[in-house]
Amino acid sequence: MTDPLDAPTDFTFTVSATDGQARTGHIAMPRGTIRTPAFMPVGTAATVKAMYPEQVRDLGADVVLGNTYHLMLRPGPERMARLGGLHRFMRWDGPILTDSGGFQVMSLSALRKIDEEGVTFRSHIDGTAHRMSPERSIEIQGLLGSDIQMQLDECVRLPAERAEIEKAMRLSLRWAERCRVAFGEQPGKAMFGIVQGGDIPDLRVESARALTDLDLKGYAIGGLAVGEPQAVMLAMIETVEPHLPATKPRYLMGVGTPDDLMQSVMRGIDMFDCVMPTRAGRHGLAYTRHGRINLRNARHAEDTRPLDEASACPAARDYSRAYLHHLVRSEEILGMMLLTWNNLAYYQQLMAGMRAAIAAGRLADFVAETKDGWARAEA
Ligand SMILES: O=c1nc[nH]c2cc3[nH]c(NCCN4CCCCC4)nc3cc12
Repeated sequence: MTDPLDAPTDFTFTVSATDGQARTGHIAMPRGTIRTPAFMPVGTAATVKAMYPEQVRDLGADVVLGNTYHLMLRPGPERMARLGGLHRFMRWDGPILTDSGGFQVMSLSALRKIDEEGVTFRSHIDGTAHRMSPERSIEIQGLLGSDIQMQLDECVRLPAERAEIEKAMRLSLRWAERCRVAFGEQPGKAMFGIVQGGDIPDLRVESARALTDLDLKGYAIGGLAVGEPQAVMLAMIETVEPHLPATKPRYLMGVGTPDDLMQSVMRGIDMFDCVMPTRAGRHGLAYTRHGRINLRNARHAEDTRPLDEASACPAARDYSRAYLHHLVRSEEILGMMLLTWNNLAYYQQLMAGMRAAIAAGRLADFVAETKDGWARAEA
């Protein structure tokens, strides 16, 4: 942690090197510095599932993601504030970015509807009715103590008709303005806008330009990783990128696999979040420099090798595949813990490798070497 006397008082993004469209740098904030490109482990219900916060920090994560939707339902924003906020609650002293809740409402709750005022929905936990306006979403994120707050938006699942995508994109722009007013001036914190527009280039450009005019501290690209092929996702990044300010961070929401991360960093993305490494770990799947390894598979039953003897992560280096296979087949809690730890460590090693490669002007080589390692995966 930086000395409190010279901790930054505001939110400043610095690009220290570029390699093609790719950038590496850092976001300095009062609670800590975020090295970019950055991967944010998902901490949905005030925990990165199956991990101690100290482990998450030690494997190289500078920032974690929290979900407004889950935390507003349980334990509740006012209760969280009474308990000292999300950082103290979950013992994470670095920056926290919170999603605004709209996406989770649409993907998790029943009986929901969207109108100009906001979203109305029933809790997936106990069926109670809730309303969330752009203003309430920002208020909740403030009560949680979030450092980077996302605007409330409407994300349309793909494929969808132009009319539906256009309507949601325009509503999200109006909500971005309302969130900017509700957020006001909070030195050391940031509110990011979210670019929408589905898979329609002209709507994506209109959204990016209108959000840029709001002069926000950062820009997310939303409405992707919602069922479209990777090629469509990458095409939308290429469409939007030239219309976002180069001096502000770009955050691609909900993405993704290691290949998604590399392809998106090459196209100018600085921040990511995804449940993939943690969820896959709980289901017995390991991400390694040899590619994906499904530890449920019987071929690992007597394999005494670790996942990766060269890894700095004990979960990858010190346990045999045979043992991990046994834990996964036995549905032992330690299996989930070790594979989650391995996967998050691999994701952070990948981000650190990309940051160094961009600084050295060799990102294309790094990507090729990484994919080579996956291809050479052992039998
Ligand atoms: O447009 C969005 N606005 C606010 N939050 C979002 C979150 C998102 N998460 C995703 N995709 C999540 C994909 N993920 C991949 C691993 C398995 C579970 C689903 N797209 C998103 C778009 C948005």
